[in-house]
Amino acid sequence: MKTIVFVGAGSMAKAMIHGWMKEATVAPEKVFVMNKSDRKKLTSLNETYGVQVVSENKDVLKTAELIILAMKPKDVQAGMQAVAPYLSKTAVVLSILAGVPITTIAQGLGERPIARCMPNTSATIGMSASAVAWNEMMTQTDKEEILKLLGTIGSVIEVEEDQLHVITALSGSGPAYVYYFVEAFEKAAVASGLDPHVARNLLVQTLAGSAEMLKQSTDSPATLREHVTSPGGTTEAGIQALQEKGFIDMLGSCLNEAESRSRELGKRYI
Ligand SMILES: NC(=O)C1=CN([C@@H]2O[C@H](COP(=O)(O)OP(=O)(O)OC[C@H]3O[C@@H](n4cnc5c(N)ncnc54)[C@H](OP(=O)(O)O)[C@@H]3O)[C@@H](O)[C@H]2O)C=CC1
Ligand SMILES: O=C(O)[C@@H]1CCC=N1
Repeated sequence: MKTIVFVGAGSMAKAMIHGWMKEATVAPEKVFVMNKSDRKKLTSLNETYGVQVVSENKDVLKTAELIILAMKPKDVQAGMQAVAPYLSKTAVVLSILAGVPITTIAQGLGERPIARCMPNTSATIGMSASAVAWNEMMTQTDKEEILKLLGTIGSVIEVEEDQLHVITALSGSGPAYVYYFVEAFEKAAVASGLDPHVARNLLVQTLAGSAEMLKQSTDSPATLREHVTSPGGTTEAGIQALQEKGFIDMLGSCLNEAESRSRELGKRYI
């Protein structure tokens, strides 16, 4: 089992640690966390999951086998500077940063095996949709180990690095769009007289049921939609309203803007 150091101990680090500890994928004494200044966050991770705090054992940076970069893209240079002098030549790096290319990480931490991954916050419950790309220095054994780690927090696919920009827009940010969709429908349902809890429960079960139908059925999303849509019925009226408001274009813009931001972030913090 590798010694893992998280550089950055925010929501994503917590989601991944939570997922791993729930599945007993890694031993807590093999996981170390560090951040910039928020000591409370580190103490809370230590108390909740039993993971270790780097500042109490700085030597761990010299022996760490897997370094996970989990700070915001704007902090990538400072974060890398904080660990670069200590890392062994054989340490492997896994970055979860939006936009930041593998070449930027190699410049900061030296040429070494580097993986760039895009998970999402559903890692907390083992339901992340993750994608990962590698540089050429990554061995098959290292790839398998990282795929196993990512596999215990959800699904994982291997992709070309450039695809991670649109994947970040789609499934990295994706949970936020779904939550926004629920917020909007809940607000409208409450305005139409439904109790907020009733509206929320109906929406969540509808989302879960539809997601499961999409997973289990061999029908396309369009066919499944048509099965719900009776001619002259309620669904037709609802979909027509969405079409009149430019629903398809809106979601297209959402994806394009988020993908462009990912590409921008990559250039901004070189
Ligand atoms: N949130 C999400 O849904 C997803 C996020 N990501 C990516 O994950 C990364 C982390 O996001 P998220 O967890 O939301 O961010 P958070 O803001 O929750 O956490 C960022 C962490 O980085 C730490 N940090 C800042 N500067 C440094 C530094 N110089 N050295 C060490 N640690 C530092 C912060 O420490 P302190 O608190 O002390 O300032 C904090 O612990 C981002 O790059 C994002 O693109 C990827 C997929 C999904
Ligand atoms: O909003 C962001 O930039 C990060 C990346 C994907 C999800 N959250």
